[in-house]
Amino acid sequence: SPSPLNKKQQCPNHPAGRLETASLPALCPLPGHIGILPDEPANVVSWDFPPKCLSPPPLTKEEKEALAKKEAEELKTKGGPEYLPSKDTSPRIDCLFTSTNFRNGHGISLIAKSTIASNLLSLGSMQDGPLFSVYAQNRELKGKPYKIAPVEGKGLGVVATRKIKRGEIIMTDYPALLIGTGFLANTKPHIGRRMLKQAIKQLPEGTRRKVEGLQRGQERFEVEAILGPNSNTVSIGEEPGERVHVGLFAEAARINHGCRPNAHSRFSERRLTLEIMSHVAIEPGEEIVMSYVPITTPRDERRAYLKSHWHFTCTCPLCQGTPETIDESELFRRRQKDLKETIEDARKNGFYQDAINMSRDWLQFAEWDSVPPLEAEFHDSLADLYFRNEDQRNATRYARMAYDGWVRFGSVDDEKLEAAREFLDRVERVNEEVRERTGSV
Ligand SMILES: C[S@@+](CC[C@H](N)C(=O)[O-])C[C@H]1O[C@@H](n2cnc3c(N)ncnc32)[C@H](O)[C@@H]1O
Repeated sequence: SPSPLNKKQQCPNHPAGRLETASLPALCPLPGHIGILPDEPANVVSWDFPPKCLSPPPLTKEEKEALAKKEAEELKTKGGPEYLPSKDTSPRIDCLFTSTNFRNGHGISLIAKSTIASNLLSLGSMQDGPLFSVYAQNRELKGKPYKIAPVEGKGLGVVATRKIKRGEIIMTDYPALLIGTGFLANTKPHIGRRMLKQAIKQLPEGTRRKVEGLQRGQERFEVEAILGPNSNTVSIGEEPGERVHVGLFAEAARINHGCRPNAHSRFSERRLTLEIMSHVAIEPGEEIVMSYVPITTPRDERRAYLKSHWHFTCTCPLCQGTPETIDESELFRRRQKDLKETIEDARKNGFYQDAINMSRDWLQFAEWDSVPPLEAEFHDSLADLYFRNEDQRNATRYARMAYDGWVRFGSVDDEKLEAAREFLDRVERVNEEVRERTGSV
């Protein structure tokens, strides 16, 4: 088949392509990535089981009478043999949808309001996205940098098999199950369980086995034993009250908690992908851990939360560290928390230089505590502060670093990259105006 990079479809000069990717005829590889471009048509993703919906609650006598009246009324005005009056009086119907071809056969089962299901399709979140194949193939060539193996005191865990650089994407995972919290809250447990079991049953075999393999406890109901200790919450959809969903990511679910994490996750709503990235360099043989609790939560609170919500006593190296190590980390985190709040206040009140100085202090504490942020995110925020402070030189410098950082990061979701590109364009436009005004070169 013809290469998508024929003469007419040359990639623009910019290494990452212009950002209006939708209008690009073909995909341009990002620098540093082996550019194997997909030349087959995009994977067409759809829901491929008839949706199973919960029957709405039976109508009350009054509702039935009102409906009969309305139908009689409608028949009178619009009547005719083909006319079928609308019977849609139900307040909420959750349906089960499954797509077995989602992400090259990974599959997904969704239990949610049907509007969510149609929006996911129409917004293109189910499709692989322009960067998916390039990154997926690059990752395949490089191989996974981890294995799933037993870890003392924690069951299974994820262990690095090679050196992982800071800011590398270690794992990409997709939801095997996505369940609206509205469904979980409003459905009788036995009906909910039946629907969840069906959702798992409809998944492609490989993913179904992975999901079933997550059950460790002896709980009476297997779906609870699978979902309870293994799911995350993610936000999808437009309706404010319906955005929170429970997502089960069967590979990422093997990542244990660490109070001093070396990795964190980022969920892309528009690509329905969870990316796990390192924020420090990781050595082969080291366990990959994420914090299940916001990082600045004080130690006692953190341990109590893990006990009450996750039902385990944390055995991570920090929890087993010396009193001095523990005290030092507590101090660093308290300082980070205070600084973050003060930086936000300073930014809101226009004290940009103070916010810049404090951001640097904050970074220092985060680094001392071995939990530094993703570089590109930090550079984004500094670029914004310098720009507001009308320091064009530093704004340009950090905006470029942020943009380069997002390119290197190589997310399947180019939203941050687009934002960084737009910001850099804005900063450079101002530079241009200044040059024109002052006549400098
Ligand atoms: C999301 S799962 C992680 C994978 C799990 N270890 C396995 O074997 O599939 C969460 C469960 O792992 C165990 N776990 C995770 N982090 C732990 C830690 N820091 N200390 C002790 N147990 C931990 C707990 O049993 C927890 O409920």
